[in-house]
Amino acid sequence: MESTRTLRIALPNKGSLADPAATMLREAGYAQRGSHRELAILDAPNQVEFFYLRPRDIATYIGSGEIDLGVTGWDLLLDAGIEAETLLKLGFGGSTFRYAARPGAVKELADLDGLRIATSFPGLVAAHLREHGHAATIIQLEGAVESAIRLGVADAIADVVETGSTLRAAGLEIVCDPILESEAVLVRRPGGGHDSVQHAVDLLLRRLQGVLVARQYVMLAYDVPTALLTEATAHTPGIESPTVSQLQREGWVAVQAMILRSDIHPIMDALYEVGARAILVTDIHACRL
Ligand SMILES: Nc1ncnc2c1ncn2[C@@H]1O[C@H](COP(=O)(O)OP(=O)(O)OP(=O)(O)O)[C@@H](O)[C@H]1O
Ligand SMILES: O=P(O)(O)OC[C@H]1O[C@H](OP(=O)(O)OP(=O)(O)O)[C@H](O)[C@@H]1O
Ligand SMILES: [Mg+2]
Repeated sequence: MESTRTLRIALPNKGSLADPAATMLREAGYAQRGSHRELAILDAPNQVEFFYLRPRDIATYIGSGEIDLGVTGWDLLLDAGIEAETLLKLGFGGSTFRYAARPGAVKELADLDGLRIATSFPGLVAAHLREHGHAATIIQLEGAVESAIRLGVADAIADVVETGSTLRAAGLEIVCDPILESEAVLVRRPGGGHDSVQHAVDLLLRRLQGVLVARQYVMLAYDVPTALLTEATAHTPGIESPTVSQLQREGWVAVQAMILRSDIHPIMDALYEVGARAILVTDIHACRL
């Protein structure tokens, strides 16, 4: 077996993915750069080196093999046509990739035939049209694609949509089914796992999964009469099983269980109706399940 070496990870240096990626790595216990001007930093205790690169370029670096892992957008990877193994979906940078046009101009994919479609993701659009048996002229732009129709260089666009407010402001309507749903992903080259970094990769994955769970779940605690325990814990089964401890007060127990953040209020309402009291919710800052 090779001796261990530093794990090299590419992170987005700018754009929508940069801050959430750095925050997530920090929450997972890794050092991050102090200034946006730093191009790389070494986290010596964790034996990891972080390289801050344009998210679009991260796909290329992953393909080249000099970088072990990268965080980038799923849409950017597909656009670059780089084959990569997705190790983890990271739960941020969520968006859809959609066609848009002037209201009424495009009803279905066939209406795109022969049109000029402006996009910053030419690979994605070309592949999508090809797969569906359509052909259009792709106009490649760096950004602000929504202005391309008004400025006369395109008849339709294909772009990232998050809230849809940029499209609305440009007076365009979304048309056809989504081309793609995307989010930030942790990737590596297919078959690109070196023995020498496998332990560090496993540790990173466990830590990031811990962050995802800590973000998704909260800790719920409540007191309930022992006679109502079964009814109450039916609402809070926990991951393995709820923790039940004796209260000093005769005939009552205290219960603790993890619940999904999105379920907090319905579960608290149900527990109150069952007869639980002192129902408290606290954040989980880190966890290993
Ligand atoms: N509102 C959004 N705008 C753009 N990209 C977004 C948005 N939300 C999520 N993303 C994702 O971020 C990635 C785009 O990265 P990029 O660095 O180009 O971000 P950006 O915000 O467009 O930055 P910039 O335009 O300043 O270069 C894609 O994977 C995309 O799906
Ligand atoms: O649906 P929304 O919430 O409005 O977000 C989507 C918009 O945000 C991005 O633009 P960005 O700010 O990155 O500018 P760019 O077009 O120059 O890349 C993207 O290209 C869309 O234009
Ligand atoms: Mg952009």
